[in-house]
Amino acid sequence: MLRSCTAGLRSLWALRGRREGAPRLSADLQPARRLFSTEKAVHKDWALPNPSWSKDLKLLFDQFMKKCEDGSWERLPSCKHTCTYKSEDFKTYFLDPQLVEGEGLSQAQLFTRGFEDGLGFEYVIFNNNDEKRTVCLFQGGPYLQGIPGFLHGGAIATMIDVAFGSCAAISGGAVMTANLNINFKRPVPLCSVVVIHSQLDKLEGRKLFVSCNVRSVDEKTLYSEATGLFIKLDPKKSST
Ligand SMILES: CCCCCCCCCCCCCC(=O)SCCNC(=O)CCNC(=O)[C@H](O)C(C)(C)COP(=O)(O)OP(=O)(O)OC[C@H]1O[C@@H](n2cnc3c(N)ncnc32)[C@H](O)[C@@H]1OP(=O)(O)O
Repeated sequence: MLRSCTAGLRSLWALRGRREGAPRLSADLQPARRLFSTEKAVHKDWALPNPSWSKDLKLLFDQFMKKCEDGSWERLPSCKHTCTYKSEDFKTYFLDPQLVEGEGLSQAQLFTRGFEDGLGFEYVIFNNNDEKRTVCLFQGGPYLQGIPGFLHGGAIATMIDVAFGSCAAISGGAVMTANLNINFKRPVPLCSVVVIHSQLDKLEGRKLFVSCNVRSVDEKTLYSEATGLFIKLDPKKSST
């Protein structure tokens, strides 16, 4: 367990290090690193404030950036285009080349980053490695409406999946969602900010068990609770 946690963390450090000029990773850690990075070009980091961010979101962002100063927390960068589908490494998981080299995939981008500023998913994720938990600050824009005035449940599920995915990938490297269970307790007002607190509860072989709660900024409202199971991909198996 310790080895896989360290590998996952080092994959994140590697991305940060690449920006800051730190040494390159050893070959055995390259695959996990690539899932979080772009191989050929350095793309914009979307997990940073833009003019659409509300006062609440900016305030929370600043508070967490402050927590990053002593190294206990770190902000996870987020790119729109990953090399995931084109990387040689991912082919070890998806053995059918057509699935990773199809023409449509040249336009592939991360679902949650495919909206204009402020219209869809605005979020940033912070990681506390010692405590094996992440905090996702999320502002859901007007294009994510479900019931009038409120966020679509699928948008909340998506954001929970991303928060869980990041939490699990830090410890597990290349992981996929196997199971997601969500209890929606209160509707989330459109354009409000919510905080998703995720936790890695257990690592059992290739299985990573995670849980989270989604709360209002003042923490008084519990919007949702969820649990998830992520499976660390086995390079010896095809996922397709
Ligand atoms: C993700 C990293 C990205 C980094 C960027 C981060 C930001 C973006 C984040 C975005 C995030 C977005 C993320 C996404 O959108 S991921 C997209 C949505 N997820 C999928 O499409 C996954 C589809 N499923 C699969 O491909 C396979 O089933 C996987 C790979 C998951 C496992 O198939 P594999 O052949 O490898 O494993 P196995 O079958 O031998 O099972 C192994 C063990 O696990 C247990 N098990 C399996 N399933 C379940 C289940 N449902 N409940 C309970 N247990 C389950 C199983 O019993 C066994 O246990 P045991 O017998 O050993 O005890």
